[in-house]
Amino acid sequence: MVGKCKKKGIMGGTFDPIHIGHLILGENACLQLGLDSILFMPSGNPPHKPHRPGRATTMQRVEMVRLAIEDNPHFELSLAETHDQGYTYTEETLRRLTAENPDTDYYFIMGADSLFQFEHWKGPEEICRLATLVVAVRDHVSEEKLDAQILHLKEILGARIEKLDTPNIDISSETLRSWIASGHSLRYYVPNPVISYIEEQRIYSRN
Ligand SMILES: Nc1ncnc2c1ncn2[C@@H]1O[C@H](COP(=O)(O)OP(=O)(O)OP(=O)(O)O)[C@@H](O)[C@H]1O
Ligand SMILES: O=C(O)c1ccc[n+]([C@@H]2O[C@H](COP(=O)([O-])O)[C@@H](O)[C@H]2O)c1
Repeated sequence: MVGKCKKKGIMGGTFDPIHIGHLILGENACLQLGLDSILFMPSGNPPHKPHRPGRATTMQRVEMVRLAIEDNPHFELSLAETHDQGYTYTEETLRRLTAENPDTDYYFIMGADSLFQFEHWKGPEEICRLATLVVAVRDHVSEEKLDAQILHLKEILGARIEKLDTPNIDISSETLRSWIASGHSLRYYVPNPVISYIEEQRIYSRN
């Protein structure tokens, strides 16, 4: 058996737009689990968010991610799911990545809201075979409720799950989109180069 020598995190998301919740989650996973790097992986066409009128294009979401992570040497942009044809499924992405990189252990990072939906994803057992799940608190879910969900997924799927020690960060892309539309500042919630890009490209504004 080949000994695995690299540990990579995958921070998948729609990133419409990327914000400090995503970046702090990636940084904490990297530090707390001793990962070599984190792949920020924008979903080209998320199966559960098929219609997104008035949102950023895939190209704009990719550019916002690139600008947001460029000053962090542990963060990398991954275009593994960036295509507009067909849906993107984590199971298929992980199958591809693990086949191409047999020396790497993958850690799929998510907020608690995603962990509560995880059973309904495509091929959750296979995802759990191919990667360790990494979860952080979100929406002030209680420790008891989160621990119960972790135990449940371990029992029914044989999941390996690591819980991060992170503060609840009360921000979402949805809130930011509504702020942009109403002229509310994004300062400190989104890196400055991303704010400038959103302004230049007039993404999410009503006029
Ligand atoms: N503030 C946050 N704290 C913890 N996890 C987060 C936070 N924001 C996003 N995440 C996690 O990052 C991943 C990608 O999230 P996504 O790009 O959909 O952002 P979002 O803010 O949830 O978007 P939207 O508001 O449009 O649904 C998901 O697993 C989500 O749980
Ligand atoms: O593969 C699936 O069935 C699936 C269902 C829901 C979400 N995901 C992945 O979970 C990550 C976070 O998704 P989202 O919608 O919260 O941005 C992103 O990488 C998605 O591709 C994957």
